[in-house]
Amino acid sequence: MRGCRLDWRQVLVLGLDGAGKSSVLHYICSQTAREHIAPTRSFNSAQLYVEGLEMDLLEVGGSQNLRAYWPHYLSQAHVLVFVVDSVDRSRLLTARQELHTLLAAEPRLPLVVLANKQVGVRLSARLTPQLLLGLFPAKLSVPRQRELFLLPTSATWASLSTATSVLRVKSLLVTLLSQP
Ligand SMILES: Nc1nc2c(ncn2[C@@H]2O[C@H](COP(=O)(O)OP(=O)(O)OP(=O)(O)O)[C@@H](O)[C@H]2O)c(=O)[nH]1
Ligand SMILES: [Mg+2]
Repeated sequence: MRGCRLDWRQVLVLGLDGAGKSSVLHYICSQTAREHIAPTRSFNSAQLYVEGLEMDLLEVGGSQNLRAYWPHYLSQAHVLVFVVDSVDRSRLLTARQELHTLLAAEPRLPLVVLANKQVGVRLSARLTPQLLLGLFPAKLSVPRQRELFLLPTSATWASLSTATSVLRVKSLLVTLLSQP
């Protein structure tokens, strides 16, 4: 039975439609970029076996009709990965609202925000702090008990920076999930 396995961990991957959840998941699991990927109509799950952990990465699609289901998956998750399209400023407010609804429901769940669709180091240096402020303005601060990480990623370019960014996500997940 799944729930009895000590080394089983679930990573819940959420974010607005088109943010890049499936692309990041694909890269983490296969170490290859995939340029064309279909929108997730319901779920998308992948398993990773790393350092004695069985990691279940579960994406729930981000289109508006699926977002109502997101909160149902929080209680069994060990980490929430929230993917944001860093260049889509027009939907940052929507992403923030959806994220904070989730955070209010689970105040202690560790959170990894992926600032996705980054292109190169210079851009990420400029975009990432802006994104952080956009998602967590002063009036919506993060509770002290929550672990929060923000990582820049790109998932569709077969480049060293893409591979490195995704590898960092994988290592962080392993570190977080290895904690007792
Ligand atoms: N330029 C660029 N495009 C990306 C990146 N990641 C994803 N994309 C593109 O963005 C589009 C959406 O990517 P998906 O991975 O399907 O997004 P998703 O979050 O899974 O979307 P839903 O399944 O609809 O919720 C695709 O055309 C991807 O090729 C990235 O890092 N850079
Ligand atoms: Mg998807």
